[in-house]
Amino acid sequence: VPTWPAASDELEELMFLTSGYRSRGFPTAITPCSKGAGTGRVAAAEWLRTAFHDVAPGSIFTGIGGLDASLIYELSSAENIGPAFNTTLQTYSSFFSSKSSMADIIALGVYTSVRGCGGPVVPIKPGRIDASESGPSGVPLPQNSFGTFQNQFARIGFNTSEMIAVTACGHTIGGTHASNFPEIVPLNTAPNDVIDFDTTNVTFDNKVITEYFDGTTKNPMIRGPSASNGRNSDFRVFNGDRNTTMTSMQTPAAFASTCGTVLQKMIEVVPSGVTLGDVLVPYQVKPTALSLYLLTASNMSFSGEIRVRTTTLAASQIASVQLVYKDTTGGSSCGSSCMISTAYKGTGSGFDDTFTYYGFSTAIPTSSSISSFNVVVTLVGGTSTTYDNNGAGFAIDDSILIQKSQSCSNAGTVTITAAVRSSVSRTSANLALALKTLRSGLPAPGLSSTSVSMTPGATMGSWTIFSGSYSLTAGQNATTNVPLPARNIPSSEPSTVASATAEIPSPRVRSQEKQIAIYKNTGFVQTINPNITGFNYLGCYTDRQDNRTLGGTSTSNSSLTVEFCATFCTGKQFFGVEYGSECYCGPSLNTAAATLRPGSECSMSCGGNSTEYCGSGNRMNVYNRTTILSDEESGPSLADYTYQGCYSDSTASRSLSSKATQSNSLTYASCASFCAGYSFFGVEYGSECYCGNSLSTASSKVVESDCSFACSGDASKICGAGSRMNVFKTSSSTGSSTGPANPVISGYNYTGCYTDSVGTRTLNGSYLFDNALTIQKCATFCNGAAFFGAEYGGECYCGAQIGGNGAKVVDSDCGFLCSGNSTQYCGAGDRLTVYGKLG
Ligand code: HEM
Repeated sequence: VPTWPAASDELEELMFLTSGYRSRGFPTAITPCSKGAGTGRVAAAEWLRTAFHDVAPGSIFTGIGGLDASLIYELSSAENIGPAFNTTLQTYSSFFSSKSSMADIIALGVYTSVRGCGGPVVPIKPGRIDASESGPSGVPLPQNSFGTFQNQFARIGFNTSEMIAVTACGHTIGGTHASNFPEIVPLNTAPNDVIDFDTTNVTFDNKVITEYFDGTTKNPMIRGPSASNGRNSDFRVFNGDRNTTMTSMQTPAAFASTCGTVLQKMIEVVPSGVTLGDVLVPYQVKPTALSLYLLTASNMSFSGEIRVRTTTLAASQIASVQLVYKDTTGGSSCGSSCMISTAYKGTGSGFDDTFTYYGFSTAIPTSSSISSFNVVVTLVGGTSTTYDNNGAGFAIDDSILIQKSQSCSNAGTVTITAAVRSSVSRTSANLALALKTLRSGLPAPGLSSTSVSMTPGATMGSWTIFSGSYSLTAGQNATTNVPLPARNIPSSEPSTVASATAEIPSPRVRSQEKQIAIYKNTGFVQTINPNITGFNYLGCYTDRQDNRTLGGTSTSNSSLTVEFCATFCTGKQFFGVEYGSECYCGPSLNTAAATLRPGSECSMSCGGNSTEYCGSGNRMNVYNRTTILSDEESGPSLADYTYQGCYSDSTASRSLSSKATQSNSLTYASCASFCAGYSFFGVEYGSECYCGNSLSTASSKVVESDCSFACSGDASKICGAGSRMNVFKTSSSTGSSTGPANPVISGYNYTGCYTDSVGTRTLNGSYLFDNALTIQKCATFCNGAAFFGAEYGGECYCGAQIGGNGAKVVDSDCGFLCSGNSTQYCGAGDRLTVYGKLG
């Protein structure tokens, strides 16, 4: 529990007081999570992306950059395209003051946007310092190569797995906007010109991963035009370690905990020289709105509120909250009047906490005055707890008092009247002002400070009254002036502070306790997951007997060791040890079987070495090679076929377009038999099978490691990936010529394959959806229309002309078979097989 006051007190309030009484309203612009500054915009996503763009160009090697708000000066850079950053920084500006840096607020924006959209707590350590100029450039761009991404993330201290995780965690809310990235989302092709990363774009959840694995993803940086123009960065990143990281964080719990960790790491990348404090936690008891000033020479007013954290302790259980204070010398000369009682004021809350406020207002004789107080909370049952601020008491400095009723900010002039103890100074005092000044062309104001000498006046008892004024110049805002910290001014208090010359007490900083762990050598040898040269230990994964996590060769050996299994799996990407005696190899982790579990579930020691872990029942310790094998022994091969390689594919233009199917038990052989009669077959996304007599010219051969998904029916083999296909060609025949066709319909000619779009239909007359569609059926339904066309296997459209944005494309684009007749073509996604009336 922190000691009050702390330099982070303002940030603590912005973080934990988000609604109800004394809410600071920081999340207003992102509540609810779907809120945005315009159609198709999600402010919470913009906040999260803003933090990434501020951090990304930083370097832990040079110590320059990181989360330092240098983004304020970098908005004209092409790396920071779009209005999101400007809007976000402007929103943050009203919370910015000398009491919390913009950089801390950007970090807080990560906590608030993630938690506000239902994600995990991202812990916040305060203490970032704002840059005063732009920093280096180097935000990852979608067209960068995988190797470049690795370098860019290594620069901020992220390894490959952390890079994959943090990108998945970022890309679970929001989406890609056509106005910013038209090569990824072409203009006028998506509702509101945005395509979301997953189906729950305003929920911070694991859908970005589950949809990636089950093939339903619409993420435009995985599928769509980006797959052909190299901007499918999410695909390259997610798949960069053969899906190991994506697999390990696919459950809701693993996603939340991994994201909490990597996002915390992201916001803790700071320039060298910046030391962050401890993770912010709410005070159990915190004084608020304290005010102490002279009423007369003999009496002073003391008022304020005590905030009690009532998250676990209900307010109804509290009978009373009292202050017990000490006099100016630290003694108890005030006697029984040292006790101040309070009354309920209101209740506020944060995402995970509630707070109840108790107010007081009393008069104290100046003769005894006050130096500190403790807070006593008494429960309904009679037990009471004293909160003494970690032994320090809540310290009040009575040497400088702001005379409330004679201090104001009016018509651009700040006037402060302060009572300064005559023992401190009778002749001079300075008014220290922190000013927030607008800066033209920049989204956030700057801070400056000024000092005004105050005029001494009358004395009141032991105090001398000083007064000073400052007139704000253009661009400076009276209501947004901010204080320098002083002892008697809790940092969340009035917007101006007087200070006696040469006596500006610095803010108290919590002592940083270091914990020293002491290990005793007891002679006990611990069981471990050993380091195996050339491998990384991945973790404890579930396994299934009917569908193995590692589906390649395996062996069982009662004297198994981890080293033995590593050698046994030579030439394989992964190996895993299970049940003390079983060893499995594989080219990839089978996502249908593998889920990361706590290490404690892999608790059996190896038959051949009791100091090593070897999984347990249906639990496997999995190891991955530090390098990706490009040409595995278990690589694609099938009798009578010649393996062609890993090829790119896209939904818009299929590499093999004659016939397709999807199966949860896909193997090379099952796809080959489905494609019997065709020259080529290709397996994709673990469970998709495509056939054709030629490979589309839009498809190109890519690096073998791009194909990385285990086949749904044989986890020992690779079956493509998102937009990636392992292609095979028959070695025996040249394929049959009796594939599907565009049938002859009397009175009509086959006109061609045309583009279509949901918003603007190429044939805009009546339409029919039929899961047993044939070309004849569509012709009959359109009942003599000038044109009819079939799309997506089961959709039929009629029209008087070819309109909308319909453009003729290659016939092979219309590769879907009709839902009611697999020898006929019925368009494809956004592709229409069109027939026109004769004559
Ligand atoms: C290889 C790394 C990355 C690349 C190439 C990349 C690229 C992109 C691109 C092109 C967009 C679309 C922006 C728009 O159209 O407005 C985007 C959006 C987004 N990115 Fe990333 N990003 C990467 C990593 C990250 C990381 C690490 C985070 C945060 C943890 C993140 C958070 C976001 C968010 C929240 C959005 C949605 C913004 C919105 O809806 O307005 N990105 N990213």
